[in-house]
Amino acid sequence: MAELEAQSLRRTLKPTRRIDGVWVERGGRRYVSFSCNDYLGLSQHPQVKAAAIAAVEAYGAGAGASRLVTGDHPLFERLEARLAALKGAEAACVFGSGYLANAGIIPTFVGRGDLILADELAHACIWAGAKLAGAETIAFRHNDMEDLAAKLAALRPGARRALVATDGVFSMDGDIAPLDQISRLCRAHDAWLLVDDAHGLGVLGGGAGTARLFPEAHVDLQMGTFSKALGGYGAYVCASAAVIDFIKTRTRTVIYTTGLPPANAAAALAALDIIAAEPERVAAPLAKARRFTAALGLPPAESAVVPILLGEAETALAAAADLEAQGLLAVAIRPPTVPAGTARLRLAFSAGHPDEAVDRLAQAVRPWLSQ
Ligand SMILES: Cc1ncc(COP(=O)(O)O)c(C=O)c1O
Repeated sequence: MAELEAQSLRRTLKPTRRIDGVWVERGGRRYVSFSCNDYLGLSQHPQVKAAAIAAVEAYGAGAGASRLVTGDHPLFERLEARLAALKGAEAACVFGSGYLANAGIIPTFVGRGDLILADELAHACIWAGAKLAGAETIAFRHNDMEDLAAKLAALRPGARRALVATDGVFSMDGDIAPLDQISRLCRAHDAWLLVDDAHGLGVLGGGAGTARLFPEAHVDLQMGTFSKALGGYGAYVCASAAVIDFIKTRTRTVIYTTGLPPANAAAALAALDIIAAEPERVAAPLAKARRFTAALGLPPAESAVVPILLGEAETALAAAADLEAQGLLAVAIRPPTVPAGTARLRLAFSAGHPDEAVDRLAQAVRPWLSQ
């Protein structure tokens, strides 16, 4: 711990009370938060809260057992049908969390003798799943199709099965994976494609997610979470009916873990209703992010996430402290969450951010751009 402290890499939990919308309270002070993934403000939406409360009243606080025992609430079936329809897939499987989903799905389909090629900036839980799978796991350079093509050409022939894994929207960088090109390469090399769209659902493609921007892309395993734009907790994967059957039969993070609390499923369904009914809300996070990037002359935001790269952890911490002093909460992201030398402020924009707060943030960030 002393070593980590000396490198500014010690982490501490700071109790933070989310009040309403984009406001949070920490250490007795109120802040506008640009650090929550609640892109549509749905964690606080009366309809979503009412759905969760009603489900607790009707069904209790927890699922009571694994889904394969007695924890398979009928609400999961409704939610799975809804997600499959949204994603244009035959079927879906709900999970306890995004981390559990990727940690479970990947080892279900690849193992020893197989190959996993993952974008170097893919989320930590993709790497966790790859480690558990025991397959040869190689990173390809971020969004670099030449590198992916070369690695597939060199390594695919020696592997039994192959899986390419990427985020749809990269959680710490906010950019988008070229799913059409990745999908084409996967097809050419007989590899499956897993896309983690935790940050795309509810924000891009009219709410359907990143894949909607690439109609030609074929994504075998469409994974995402309820924990960001949907404002709740839990996750899903959409795929063919046969693949989903196999997941429900074999995936350890479905079998050996308690089902998602029914209230989380009810909240996710209510959130999906709002996403379908309110296109202006869905469009707002990207519009706010672009207002911010335009104000600073940065390349236009591709998603609701905008990174301000600052280099060393100390600089990122100093920038976060400076913003905090101005009533703006923007957390410093440091290694190992991001590669060494790329510590940053990760800014997340929400439909609930008033334009005035976005403009104030831009002003506060401006002096740090030249760091
Ligand atoms: C891209 C991505 N995938 C997966 C997860 C994990 O999801 P969950 O929080 O539901 O475990 C996150 C963040 O939490 C994420 O950013």
